[in-house]
Amino acid sequence: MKISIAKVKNLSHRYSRDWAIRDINFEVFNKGIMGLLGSNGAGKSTTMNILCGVINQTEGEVYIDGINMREQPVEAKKLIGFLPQKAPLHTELTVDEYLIHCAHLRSIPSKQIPEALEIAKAKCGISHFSKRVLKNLSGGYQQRVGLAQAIIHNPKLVVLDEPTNGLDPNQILEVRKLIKEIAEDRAVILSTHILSEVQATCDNIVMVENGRIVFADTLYAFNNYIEPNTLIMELKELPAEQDLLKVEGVAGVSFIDGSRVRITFQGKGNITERLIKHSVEMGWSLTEIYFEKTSLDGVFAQLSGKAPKN
Ligand SMILES: Nc1ncnc2c1ncn2[C@@H]1O[C@H](COP(=O)(O)OP(=O)(O)OP(=O)(O)O)[C@@H](O)[C@H]1O
Repeated sequence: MKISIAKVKNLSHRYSRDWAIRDINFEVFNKGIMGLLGSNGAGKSTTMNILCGVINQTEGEVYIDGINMREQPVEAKKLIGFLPQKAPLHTELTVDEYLIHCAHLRSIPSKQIPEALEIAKAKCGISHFSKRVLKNLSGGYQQRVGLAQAIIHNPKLVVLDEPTNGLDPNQILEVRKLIKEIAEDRAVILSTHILSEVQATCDNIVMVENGRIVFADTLYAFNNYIEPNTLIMELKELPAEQDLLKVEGVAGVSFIDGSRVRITFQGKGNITERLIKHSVEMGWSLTEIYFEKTSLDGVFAQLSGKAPKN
């Protein structure tokens, strides 16, 4: 059953004169990963910081499991685990010392700390590093410790700001896998400007640009947001450009190699049907025809208003 864990209503914030975010609305449910996507300066950190009660918004409301963050910040914050862009690690401490310190900060009763510690360490795959000093851990393992501190109090919502920033490719894969595991039994909000991160981890996307939401839906919808306007035909023998241009809707032709041609078309209609019919009539021996999907980068560029004008 879908249970609402976080609700952001008409959220706006200005630091001094200019609005950093304006009229942001979204809802997060009890399981899975919501990606907060946007380019640098779009307003992601501002939104996350308000959501976690780090700063107070200028306008609007945040509810965590029905609790108003502005009115009952202590109660609301108990339900959230937060890993900011720069993990708040005390690098002179061992993993155990640091996590015990975090458990105290989270007001976990002393008797329950050993169990909470073991669960968080096991989940994050760091049990074997309990006595290791944090500064002697790799970036990937330091980030695991950062994740362990975010879940030590078993929060309903975990908020992660650019969690794979600065990690090497292998560490990125491992941390993403871990985030997915964490999201199996709680809600995760992950902020990023990296499209592949969203593609690899998120179920839903809220995209902000210039402080406003420009897209909010599933990853599937995001990938299919823009209708294709190109298709590829594969033929045994390539026809002449002018013969292809005769087909209604064909706006451009570019040959890829000895057997493939990219067709740019206008209007929706049944362009493939027309091209297939024409191929049969002309005896072109068409072997394959398929639409080209707009790449995720293309969707991102269009949504953030940076698409090159044709
Ligand atoms: N403390 C601050 N004082 C004044 N302006 C700020 C402050 N923090 C952020 N801003 C401005 O608010 C806007 C949104 O910034 P924010 O950090 O929320 O974006 P972001 O999407 O998280 O970007 P990044 O990925 O670079 O952190 C930007 O124009 C930024 O310059």
